[in-house]
Amino acid sequence: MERQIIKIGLLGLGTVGRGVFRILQENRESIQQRIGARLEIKKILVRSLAKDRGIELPAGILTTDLNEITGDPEIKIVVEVLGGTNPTLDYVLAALSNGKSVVTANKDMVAEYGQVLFETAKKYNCDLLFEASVAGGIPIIRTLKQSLAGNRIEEVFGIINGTTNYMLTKMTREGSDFAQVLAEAQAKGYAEADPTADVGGFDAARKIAILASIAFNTRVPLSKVHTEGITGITADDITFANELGYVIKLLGIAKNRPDGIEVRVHPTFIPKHHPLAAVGDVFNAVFVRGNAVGDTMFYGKGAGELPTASAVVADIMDAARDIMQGVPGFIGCTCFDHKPVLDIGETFSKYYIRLKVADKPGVLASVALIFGNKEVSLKSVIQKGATGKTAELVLITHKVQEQNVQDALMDLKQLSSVLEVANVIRVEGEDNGHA
Ligand SMILES: NC(=O)C1=CN([C@@H]2O[C@H](COP(=O)(O)OP(=O)(O)OC[C@H]3O[C@@H](n4cnc5c(N)ncnc54)[C@H](OP(=O)(O)O)[C@@H]3O)[C@@H](O)[C@H]2O)C=CC1
Ligand SMILES: N[C@@H](CC=O)C(=O)O
Repeated sequence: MERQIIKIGLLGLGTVGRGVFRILQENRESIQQRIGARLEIKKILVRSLAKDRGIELPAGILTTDLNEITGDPEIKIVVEVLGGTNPTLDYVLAALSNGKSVVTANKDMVAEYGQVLFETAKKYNCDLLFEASVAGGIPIIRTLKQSLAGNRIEEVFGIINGTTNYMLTKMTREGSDFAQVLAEAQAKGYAEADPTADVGGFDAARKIAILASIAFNTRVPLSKVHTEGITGITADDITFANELGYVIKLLGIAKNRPDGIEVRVHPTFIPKHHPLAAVGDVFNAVFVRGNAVGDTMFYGKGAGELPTASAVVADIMDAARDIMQGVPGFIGCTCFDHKPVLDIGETFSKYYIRLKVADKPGVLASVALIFGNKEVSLKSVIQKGATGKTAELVLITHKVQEQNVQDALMDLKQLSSVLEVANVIRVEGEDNGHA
């Protein structure tokens, strides 16, 4: 029987593009059996035709001319794995307005321009699928949109950046140097083109904005995600965490509270016995709590060529099925609610606070008084490294509103005996394992 051929235009042949090409080649037979059509990459857009791609490519498949893809009526699906938003957004809008379904791995674009993208896809009856944009190979978007759709999702949180998890794992287990371990993550193809997005927490912020928007059915603007990266984490913090029974992870946390949405990304102390503590290297893990299903956890590789391409290829297959059945654009991505996003000052956590202080009598008492005045109660206090001139105070608070901690820190900075607030890191995961 003659099989239908669905032609694809691939935008980008870097880490993920190469993975998509390889999976479509290597798993051609099983993919064809599953969807009942043959998938064929007709053209690939790149910047340089001369670059060595490390894979065997059909002659003439590469192009630097977008129009050879968006203007080709034979191409039904455009797969965007270029990255960034400029010129990528224009390229994707051009593909959609030419009636092509789009599959993308681009969280920058989806988090920032989701609304215009979904409206355009709807207008032209096209699919816009983005499974690979969050947590690499973990099928979390489909899970939230379909498998858990009957729930009221209360909380989504987890490790959603592979690069920083790889780095923190190596820094913790092997004492590796920050710059060296970032270079390793780049060489493995985990990091963004500009790795500031990873270490600054912005990549995780984009991902948690996407997850929260889907989970809570409300559009969460990227600008409202409180974002802190891992650049301020020192070897001392890692050592203190270990001594106190914690590990440091970069978490994305989103909560659906009665008064609004809480959404934040920051380094976090989590207890060593917490399931997320064991998630190492490039692995990601996402917890979802629904009012019907209860607690669920999803685990897998969050970055890299084949894990990411696995998610892209699944989306391509879904788009192909929709094309064959004549229903592209049928399931959109609509946000019905308009809940406010809460300010970080309105969130609650426990805190690890490391202070450099003068090594003299009475300092601890005056520090404790300031915290007490702001209703911040201290769970533990350790004094370290006293030299006769300076010392370090390592404090863990009980759960308290962030604003109280910020107010106390402002007052502490006025004390002449407090030389520096060296670090403040939230502590999560001690209340029944939840963030
Ligand atoms: N790497 C990963 O693990 C993951 C990546 N992603 C996302 O996937 C996307 C791609 O990432 P990745 O594969 O790592 O990126 P790479 O930098 O490895 O590859 C980008 C590719 O796009 C091409 N390209 C970029 N800009 C243009 C342009 N203006 N015109 C034509 N071609 C262009 C490049 O061409 P040339 O080769 O000629 O320079 C290159 O082939 C990003 O959105 C990223 O955030 C998502 C999940 C995981
Ligand atoms: N740079 C990202 C790639 C996948 O999204 C990460 O490290 O998670």
